[in-house]
Amino acid sequence: MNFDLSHEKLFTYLLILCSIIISFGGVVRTHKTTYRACAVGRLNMAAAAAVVFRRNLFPLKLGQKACALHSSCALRDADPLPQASFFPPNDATMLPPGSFSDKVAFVTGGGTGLGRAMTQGLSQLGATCVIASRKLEVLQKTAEEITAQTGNKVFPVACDVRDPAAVAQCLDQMEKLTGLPDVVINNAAGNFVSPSEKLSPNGWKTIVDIVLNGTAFVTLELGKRLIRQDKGASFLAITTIYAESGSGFVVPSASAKAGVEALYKSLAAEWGRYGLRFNIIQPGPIRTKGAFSRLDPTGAFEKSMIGRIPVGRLGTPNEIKNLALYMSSHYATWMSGAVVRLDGGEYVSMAGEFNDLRKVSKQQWDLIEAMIRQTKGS
Ligand SMILES: CC/C=C\C/C=C\C/C=C\C/C=C\C=C\C(=O)SCCNC(=O)CCNC(=O)[C@H](O)C(C)(C)COP(=O)(O)OP(=O)(O)OC[C@H]1O[C@@H](n2cnc3c(N)ncnc32)[C@H](O)[C@@H]1OP(=O)(O)O
Ligand SMILES: NC(=O)C1=CN([C@@H]2O[C@H](COP(=O)(O)OP(=O)(O)OC[C@H]3O[C@@H](n4cnc5c(N)ncnc54)[C@H](OP(=O)(O)O)[C@@H]3O)[C@@H](O)[C@H]2O)C=CC1
Repeated sequence: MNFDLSHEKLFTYLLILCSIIISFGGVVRTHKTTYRACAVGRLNMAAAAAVVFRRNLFPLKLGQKACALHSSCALRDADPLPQASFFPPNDATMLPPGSFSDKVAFVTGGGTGLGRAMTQGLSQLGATCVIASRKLEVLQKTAEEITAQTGNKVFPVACDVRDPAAVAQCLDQMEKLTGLPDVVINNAAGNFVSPSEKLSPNGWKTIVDIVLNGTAFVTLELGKRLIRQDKGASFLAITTIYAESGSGFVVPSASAKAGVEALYKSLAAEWGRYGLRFNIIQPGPIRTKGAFSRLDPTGAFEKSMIGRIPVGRLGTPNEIKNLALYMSSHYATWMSGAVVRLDGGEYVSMAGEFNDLRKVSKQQWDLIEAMIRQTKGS
């Protein structure tokens, strides 16, 4: 019998064995790295399997703790590249104090992640905010925390944007609380990575309903009400860099975000006459629990993702906040139909045919140049 067991395979089998032991609550030492089970019960096995998966793709640094897939563990934090020290994020709020005094802002998905950061910024600059999503408790907590910080009211309203009747009810509630908004940020979204051959019709529909239909229901209903009251407003949609290129493995999201961009560019053209502006931000990767738990649950891809970002690091929610505040403010009244990419250069870095030549060393370049110079004729 031929046992073709390379070191790599042996190591993998050893790790699988370790993961089984871990799943029964044990502690295992391999290569000086201590893996403790992140959880009890069934999650243990999943977490340990994720560690094995990740380790085989991108080896963990010695001593690094593994805690994939468990909510009590902090999200992994892959190191930025050296050049990131040239480009530190500036999280301070950029616009002058009072930039949104007497303004009302409506933010979907405002309880978490980027939506929360944008709401915090609007509130800090004087806006009264209404945040809407499905989970009222999450919204309430965020609203309380932000109001305590800024002294300005943040109203939580439960709303599933997939349901047009719920959207209308939510806007009725907002009208009673604050009146119609001056600033609208369509930020709510759903997403998960999946090979397209595994997508069910309902999987497809769920994402398209949240992202495209949800944005359309909110935007059209609010637009009609604003037009009736002859009130101007700024609309902003948060899409993604792959809305432009498309992307495998997130096909419903790519399709729906592209639809949102078409919707916003179209309405920018049609509804300017009513005092309504429509703009789009395409963020690159920013570590939020909502995104990373569904797009890179094992943590296997974060390092390679950072590797292709010329600025050498992920973005921060506050960087999106500052751009969103500017685009929604009275400093940007000439901006409509704009699509602004904020991604540390990731999009162009992935697009350029020759960009992988960044990996070529100085000595290799000398060799390559010599070879090219030696070539005569064609
Ligand atoms: C190489 C890349 C490396 C790293 C990437 C890392 C970082 C990010 C980089 C860039 C990010 C760019 C863009 C990001 C865009 C985003 O939108 S991120 C925000 C993500 N946030 C959320 O999704 C929050 C809200 N999400 C949810 O509530 C759920 O995840 C939801 C599934 C979207 C909706 O929940 P709901 O309860 O309504 O739905 P379910 O009943 O659970 O499911 C509905 C149908 O979908 C099927 N489904 C669900 N999950 C999966 C899955 N993982 N794979 C396949 N199918 C799935 C489910 O089975 C249901 O279908 P049915 O069984 O046929 O009924
Ligand atoms: N983080 C990233 O790297 C990137 C994010 N983006 C975009 O940024 C935006 C924010 O994402 P991020 O903060 O990372 O992720 P989050 O998961 O934190 O944000 C998504 C929000 O949408 C809300 N939501 C989901 N489904 C519905 C629904 N049916 N009705 C109402 N609200 C809903 C969620 O609240 P609840 O569960 O209470 O409903 C949640 O607050 C999204 O549009 C996303 O596509 C784009 C590119 C990169």
